[in-house]
Amino acid sequence: MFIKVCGITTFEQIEWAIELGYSAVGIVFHPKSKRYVGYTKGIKLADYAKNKILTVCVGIDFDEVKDVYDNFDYVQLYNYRELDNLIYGTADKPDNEKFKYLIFDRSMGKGVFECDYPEWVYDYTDRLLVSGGLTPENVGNVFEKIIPAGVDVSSGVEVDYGVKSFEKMKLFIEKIKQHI
Ligand SMILES: O=C(O)c1ccccc1N[C@@H]1O[C@H](COP(=O)(O)O)[C@@H](O)[C@H]1O
Repeated sequence: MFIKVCGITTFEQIEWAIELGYSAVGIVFHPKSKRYVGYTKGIKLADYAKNKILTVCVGIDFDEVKDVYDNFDYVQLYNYRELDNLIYGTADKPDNEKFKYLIFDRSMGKGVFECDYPEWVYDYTDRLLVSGGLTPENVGNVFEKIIPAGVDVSSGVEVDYGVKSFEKMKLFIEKIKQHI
């Protein structure tokens, strides 16, 4: 299972993700996000993680990541752009099928959890990432409804915006392992 922790802001958090067995770390380049790190720091974080854990740059529009996306394994966008390594974020049925992963996200970093999935989502389970308000406490509920290719968490393992908790990250991945 592909397990991504998003909104990473420090080298230490990358180390935690590696130690705990996460698949990927996400770094946010949407300038209005409270987890925005800026280009210089974002590239340093990506370089640090390179070849140790997969990296994802996150923006709403391609413009937000165009100067950095070459440094990352995947590009997560909410406005579609044709890219070989696209993780396409949407809450609506996609009208384009060319993406590596589809991330079903009604939250975009706001911690909104709703554990009901429209019928069309089940057509994409082999490349579906579920996200939106996931926490160690509620992630088990997801697997009662759907078995996706992966999950993505951000605010549910934080103590403040961009400040991840090792303990919460640990609990989150332990809960997932009980279900897969
Ligand atoms: O985290 C953000 O601030 C953000 C900003 C803009 C687009 C996406 C963002 N985050 C992504 O949203 C999911 C869900 O977040 P949460 O778990 O509900 O806090 C997160 O995993 C990021 O991929």
